[in-house]
Order: sequence, then structure tokens, then C-alpha cells
Amino acid sequence: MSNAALEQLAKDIAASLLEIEAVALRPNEPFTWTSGIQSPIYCDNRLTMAYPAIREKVAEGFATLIKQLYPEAEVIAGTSTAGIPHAAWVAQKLNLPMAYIRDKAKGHGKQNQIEGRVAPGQKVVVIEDLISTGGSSLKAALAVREAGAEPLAVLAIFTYQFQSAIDAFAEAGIPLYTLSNYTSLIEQAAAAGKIAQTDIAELQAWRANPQAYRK
Ligand SMILES: O=P(O)(O)OC[C@H]1O[C@H](OP(=O)(O)OP(=O)(O)O)[C@H](O)[C@@H]1O
Ligand SMILES: O=C(O)c1cc(=O)[nH]c(=O)[nH]1
Repeated sequence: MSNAALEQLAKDIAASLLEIEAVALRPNEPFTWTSGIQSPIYCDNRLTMAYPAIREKVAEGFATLIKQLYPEAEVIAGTSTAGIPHAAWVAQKLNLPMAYIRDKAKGHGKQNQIEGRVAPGQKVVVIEDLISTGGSSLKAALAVREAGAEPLAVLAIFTYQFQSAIDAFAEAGIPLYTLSNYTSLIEQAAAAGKIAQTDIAELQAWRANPQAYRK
């Protein structure tokens, strides 16, 4: 995919997320993220499951990137839970095995963290729905590495583009690619009049120092 095509896809997906009201702004009652960060914004990509045309656009975006960048991929693995359905649709498109990765090993049964079949040495693309700190998907990719397989990259629908997340992936030596991002989302929301100037100011204040954001 060319850079122009990637940029267009980032805009399209951001517009779709806004259209289906996957993006919620709640400055007066911040959301608590999985990392514990308090945030005036929450992007619920799980809602894309309800829209066949949108989930198809996501699956097609992932499949195109994988064919172009990682034609050697042998397994598509979703992160538990929100990455799982997207991994399934992509694996189906590419006619590849699919697996999923729990946030930790089960305490009963086979006590697996990785479910499905990932053999040592196999090349795995990890599919995630969203990157905030990147902690969840990095943990998943590192579990693949721990199992003796090779995490080629993490691909996600959306990223908040925090420098700390970019640095964490670089440090782990795991490439990260995303179909859309915070910049596109805010641009699309502003262009469509879906976000007020006061909200933009609130988001800027939060984004400058999310750890310190409290209401
Ligand atoms: O980049 P991070 O800081 O790790 O945050 C992003 C993660 O948080 C959400 O998952 P959540 O923990 O809400 O679980 P779910 O996928 O089961 O909904 C989301 O689906 C990502 O996996
Ligand atoms: O970091 C998170 O937990 C998170 C943020 C967000 O916008 N959406 C989501 O599903 N999780």
C-alpha cells in the first residue's frame, strides 16, 4: 500500500468509527483505560463487529498490509479479546491458520496462554484492535516469542500515537502498523463538526500529560 493509500485508509476508518459512534468523549466523567490512565476519550472498536462493511474494510486493510510486508506469515493471532474477531476474518481472507493470545495463561485446563496451534519457529502476525500504551499487544507478541515462535509484527486498527508506545515497540524489536490513528480521528471529527472547540482544548490538555489528567 502506498503512503497515500495508507493515509486515505486512516481517514476512512476514522470516519467510520465516528459514524458508528465508536468514539465517546466524556471529559466530565473520564474513562479508566486498561493501563489505569484516566481519559476523556474512549474508542470502542468492538462496535465494528456489528457493521459488515466496516469490519470488511478493516480486514482488507490488514490483509493487504500482511501480503505486502509479511508474505511469509504462517499464523494470524488475535489478542484477547477485542483482537480475536479481526484476526479470524483476516486469517480467513489469507487462508492461514488462526490463533489467539490470552492476557495470561489459563489457570485450569491446558493452562495455555496461546490458544490454537503455534509451533516453535512459526512466523506470526499479531492482530490487535487498539494501541494505547501498547502494553497488552506487546505482552501478546512477547508471549509468542516466549513460545519459541517469531512475532513478525503487531497490526492494530487504531493507535493513540503515544511516543511511549512507539518507543516500547522499538525497544522490543517488534514492528507496529496501524490502520488509523488519533491524528486522523481528531481531523475527521473536527471536519465533520462532531467535536467542539472546547473538547479539542480538553483533549489537547489530556494528551500533553495523560498520566496527570484528573477531573
Ligand atoms: O495499549 P494498551 O494500554 O494495552 O490498551 C489497549 C488494550 O485495551 C483494550 O483491551 P481491554 O483490556 O479493555 O480488554 P478487551 O480486549 O478484552 O476488551 C484494547 O482492546 C487493547 O487490547
Ligand atoms: O486503553 C484502553 O483500555 C482503551 C482505550 C480506548 O480508547 N478503547 C479501548 O477499547 N480501550
